[in-house]
Amino acid sequence: MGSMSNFDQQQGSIPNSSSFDRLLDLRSSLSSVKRVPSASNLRSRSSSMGSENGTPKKSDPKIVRAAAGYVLEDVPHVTDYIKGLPTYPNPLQDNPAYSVVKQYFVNEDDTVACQIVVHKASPRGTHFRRAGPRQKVYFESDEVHACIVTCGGLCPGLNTVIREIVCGLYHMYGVTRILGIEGGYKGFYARNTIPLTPKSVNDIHKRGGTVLSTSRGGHDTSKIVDSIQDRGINQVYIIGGDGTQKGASVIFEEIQRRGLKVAVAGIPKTIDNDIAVIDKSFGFDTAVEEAQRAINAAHVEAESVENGIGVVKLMGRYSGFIAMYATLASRDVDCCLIPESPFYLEGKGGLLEFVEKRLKESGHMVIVVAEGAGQELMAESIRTMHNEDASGNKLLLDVGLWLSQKIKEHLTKKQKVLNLKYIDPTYMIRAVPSNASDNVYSTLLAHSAIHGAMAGYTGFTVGPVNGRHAYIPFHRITETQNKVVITDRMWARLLSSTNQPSFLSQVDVEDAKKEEPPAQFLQGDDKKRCSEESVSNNCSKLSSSSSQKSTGQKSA
Ligand SMILES: Nc1ncnc2c1ncn2[C@@H]1O[C@H](COP(=O)(O)OP(=O)(O)OP(=O)(O)O)[C@@H](O)[C@H]1O
Ligand SMILES: O=P(O)(O)OC[C@H]1O[C@](O)(CO)[C@@H](O)[C@@H]1O
Ligand SMILES: [Mg+2]
Repeated sequence: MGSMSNFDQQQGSIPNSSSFDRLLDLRSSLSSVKRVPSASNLRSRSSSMGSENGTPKKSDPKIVRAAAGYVLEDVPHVTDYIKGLPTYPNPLQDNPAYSVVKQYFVNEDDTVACQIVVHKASPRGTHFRRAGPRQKVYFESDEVHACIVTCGGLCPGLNTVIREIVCGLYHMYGVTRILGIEGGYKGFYARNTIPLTPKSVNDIHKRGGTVLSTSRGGHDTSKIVDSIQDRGINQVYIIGGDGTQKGASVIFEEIQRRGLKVAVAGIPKTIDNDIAVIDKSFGFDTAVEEAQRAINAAHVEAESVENGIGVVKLMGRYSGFIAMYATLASRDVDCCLIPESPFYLEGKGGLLEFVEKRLKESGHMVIVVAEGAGQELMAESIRTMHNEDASGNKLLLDVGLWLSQKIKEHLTKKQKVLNLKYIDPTYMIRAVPSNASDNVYSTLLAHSAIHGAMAGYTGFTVGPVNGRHAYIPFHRITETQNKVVITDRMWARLLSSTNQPSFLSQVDVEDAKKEEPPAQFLQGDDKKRCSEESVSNNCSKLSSSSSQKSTGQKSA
């Protein structure tokens, strides 16, 4: 096994040095020499990393390789593009609450493995930098001017993350200047800002929504970075889903291009749980729990009448995690439909045949459908306009209504008695405050983000990977989406619990298998195919698959 001190840097924006440790030493030694001008003074300074025409140039991934197939996909650091920054002792060392912890600061070399199911001969594989407080920080407490913004749809826990960023910065690092940006990205240049203090955010975690309000669309990179620069903000905390993280990534690129000492930290948010790499997103557990109430109601209604059918539509634009977990948790669901698993209505093995069969067997049934399911099927029968929201997300047709209508038509044709109740709790499950476990999880996310920014890391999203919080480069989060893998065990568990047909043809199964992580990853005996390259390239797909296995089962 290779050790971290034997790193070879192969590409990326790390300055030439043969050892990662030496790079860290270099950072510290440079730090005592020169102090850089403040962010506002750097306004017109052009960085060597920027392109000549002023368009943000995407920085290369920071990849560090070591023995036995060890790969570190590192996150950027402000010292990558500003040399000679001073460091300061972490104020936490004098904090009575934290100073008693035996090893409170994480080791600089600590990393978190992306894949933890391995074989004897498996390469060590891809890792991310472990999140947590560092012995040295790159910001003095009174130098920090932080801001927080929430973007995209609502999600339980948003207020908890806001609260914990404010309280964490204040109580752990003595930071007092924290601004809330109102109304999402466009708030940077078109709305007011709100000063945030531990007092003003004290109770907000008990409320749903976001006290900063949110929006879709309106991402104008240069206006946003102008606003950051003009206000002298040097830590930007961005809470949002996949679209938001893409926006955060281009903000980081532009900040780097302008050579600003500004840390950009993303906190992943989505109740759909569709963010790749991380174990699960905050608010997801709360959403699943809340969905139980709708499913219970549908079940009570359905079982109380002759041929009762309850149809419940849940959120999940591209990923059916909420529907899948709510179904598995409830045990009252007879059929769960998700975007990842195509289904059909008519004929042998179709949904309508199954509905008839289940009504005959039990006299009632409950169908849970994720909002993104059956969209192609519906488009075949309804003439539709292709509409998008302000962020460019596809606007969906109401599959719950459509399905209810199709079932009614079918059973009426067969002159069957039918009592169908359609329940659409979609916005109710995301507007509630977060439950206890999401509250704790949100707190850890906020703290990890703060520690990372204070330590000078930037251009990262924070989140648990196999249970340990890590700093993940933006591109890892944005290049792919987490989806239910229908050839995986969790979906099989669901099919066996509902006893519904899989609706899949042989061709569908073959197609789904093509989406699966490549088998060679776990076949340790073929060293060539298990190259570091393939490990690194396949990490996000594998994580998507392994994360959905672990989602809802692991705590942060
Ligand atoms: N590719 C992109 N580049 C820059 N900004 C983007 C990009 N995609 C989305 N954004 C911006 O990110 C913000 C949020 O995006 P979006 O509405 O897609 O929600 P989201 O963050 O994906 O959250 P969710 O889908 O979970 O509600 C919007 O202001 C949008 O303009
Ligand atoms: O109506 P809005 O605010 O666009 O949000 C709806 C979308 O937001 C999500 O909840 C993701 O945040 C999706 O499941 C859903 O399609
Ligand atoms: Mg999204």
